[in-house]
Amino acid sequence: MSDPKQQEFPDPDGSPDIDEETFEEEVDDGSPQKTHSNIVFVGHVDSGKSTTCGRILVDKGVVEKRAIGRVKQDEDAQGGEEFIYAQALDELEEERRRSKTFECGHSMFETETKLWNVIDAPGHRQFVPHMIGGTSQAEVAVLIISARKGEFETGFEKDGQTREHIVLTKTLGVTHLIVAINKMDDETVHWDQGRYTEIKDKLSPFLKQSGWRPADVRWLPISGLKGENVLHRTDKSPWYNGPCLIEVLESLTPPERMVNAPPIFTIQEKYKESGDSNILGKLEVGTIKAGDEMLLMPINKQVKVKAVKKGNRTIEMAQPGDQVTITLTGIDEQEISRGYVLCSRTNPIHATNLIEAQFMIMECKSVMTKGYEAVLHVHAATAECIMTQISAVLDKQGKVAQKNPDFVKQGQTIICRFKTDIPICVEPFKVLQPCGRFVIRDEGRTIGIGKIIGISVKGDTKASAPQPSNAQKPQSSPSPQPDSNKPSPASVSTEPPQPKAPAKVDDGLDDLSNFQMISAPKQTALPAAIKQSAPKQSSQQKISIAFEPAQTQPASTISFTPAPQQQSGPILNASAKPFSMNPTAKAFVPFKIAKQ
Ligand SMILES: Nc1nc2c(ncn2[C@@H]2O[C@H](COP(=O)(O)OP(=O)(O)OP(=O)(O)O)[C@@H](O)[C@H]2O)c(=O)[nH]1
Repeated sequence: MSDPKQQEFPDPDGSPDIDEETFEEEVDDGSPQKTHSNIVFVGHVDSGKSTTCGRILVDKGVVEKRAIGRVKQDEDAQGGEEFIYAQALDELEEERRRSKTFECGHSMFETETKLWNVIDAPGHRQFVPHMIGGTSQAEVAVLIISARKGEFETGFEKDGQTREHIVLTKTLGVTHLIVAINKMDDETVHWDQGRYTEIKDKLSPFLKQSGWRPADVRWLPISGLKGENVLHRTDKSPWYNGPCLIEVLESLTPPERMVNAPPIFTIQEKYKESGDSNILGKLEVGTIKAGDEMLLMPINKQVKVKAVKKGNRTIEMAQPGDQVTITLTGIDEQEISRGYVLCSRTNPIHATNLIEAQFMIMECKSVMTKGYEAVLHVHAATAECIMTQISAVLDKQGKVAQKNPDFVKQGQTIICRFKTDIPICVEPFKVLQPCGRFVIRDEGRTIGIGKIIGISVKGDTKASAPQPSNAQKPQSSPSPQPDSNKPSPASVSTEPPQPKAPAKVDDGLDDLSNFQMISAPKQTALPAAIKQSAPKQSSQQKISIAFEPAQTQPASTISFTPAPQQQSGPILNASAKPFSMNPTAKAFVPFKIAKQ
């Protein structure tokens, strides 16, 4: 049943006076065992992402009373209720900018057993790189689809963002997708079951094709604007008897968290405050606490953790999956870039310029040849890249169909190498999934998706001795300075719209004989979930590229076959001391926010 109260904008004076700090205190006091999950809202421009996010945050009382009041005052001038919720979110974003928190937009709300970190990803094509950064931090995605006549069609057509966002959610490690068919209240829709079914029927095959298993996708009709089927069920759709959005969220199983692995913290943003260097990002595996002595890669710089904060509150220890701010000593903020990784000194992540990959070409106007240049996105890092070698084309069964092809084209899955203009922190997908899956984009479009099967040891900064910390004397970094115009992990906010300059590679495409590729070592002790998803290597065996834990792993329509043994250098084994997961890694233990 719909709750009429939910359809009115909360009275500023009557609304619960809960700001973020109070909210977190309440979490601290009342529900210390809540699991932390990250949720991203994606979808075509104007589908209603901000409105739906805003509705949740307003109805949950997360938006500050002061912010609501200001928005409400503007209501008449701005055009009425429809602007309120999206503006409420904008207000939070302004708050975040002022308080120097996440660029992509992060807010929090809670359900009965979970604490949700909300990431509102921009829908416009121009901002897909931001969307990639935001989505790579999330385990759950809500795909907002507008049911309004014409809008669904525009978003799902070739130039709309719906297809790209579906592919990216799957590629970037999201484990649950909720498809919320929005604007069901619109006058062109009137909660019509036929329109809902039509959209579902059109989207379903593409979701499957993109690797989404029906079991991991939930569907529901909503009105983000009216709050119907968002926090409360509605009676407007008697043909839909399922749960509302919040109930769906509450029912999802959190992903397994690798607590005992060496820590890997991917950096989204950095800022300076009171002389301290702060980094914001996601702890992918392991734990981090104040006092930890760590390494910043790829610059190989020794740093020390001064404090760990979630929102504005200091916490004792960051757990896997946490979005946190870490204050570092021993480094100047200017030395840090987006896409860098904070990791263990004894078991650091690799940094390299050359990867070998299983790569699926999803969009390519004509043909692709050796020397193809594009932009590579891996976790929060971005680098210009050039395809230096194409060693095989695979057939639909995943077998090698052609060796050393002269060219490849759309729809093909290939084994190839990419060389980047700057070192990137990566690991083979089998070793560390969040740092082993990548997206290739070119001229504002997603060209393909891939997983890393080997990394080069040439240019691997892990091989050199760590640089001692020295905040007073910033040393030269292998990456461009943050202010540089060149794309760098920090400076790239969108891909260069203009024709790209030639990728800055330092040697010929064929001169790769001195590279040594590290593949996932046979003896690497993988956590159970990863082990299950890593079938035995055999040239005939099919490996699914569905980027998800093994328990949700069926044969997927997107699949790769292991690389044929054609690497130009020897494949190194465990003696190369690559990053490895702790075999005793176990499930996530809910954290408790420390009291200040
Ligand atoms: N009728 C109706 N209109 C809605 C609903 N949700 C959003 N809208 C309207 O759709 C328009 C776009 O909403 P936004 O929330 O700004 O869309 P968005 O997806 O965040 O847009 P971008 O961030 O630009 O991609 C606004 O005019 C909203 O009022 C809904 O459930 N019903």
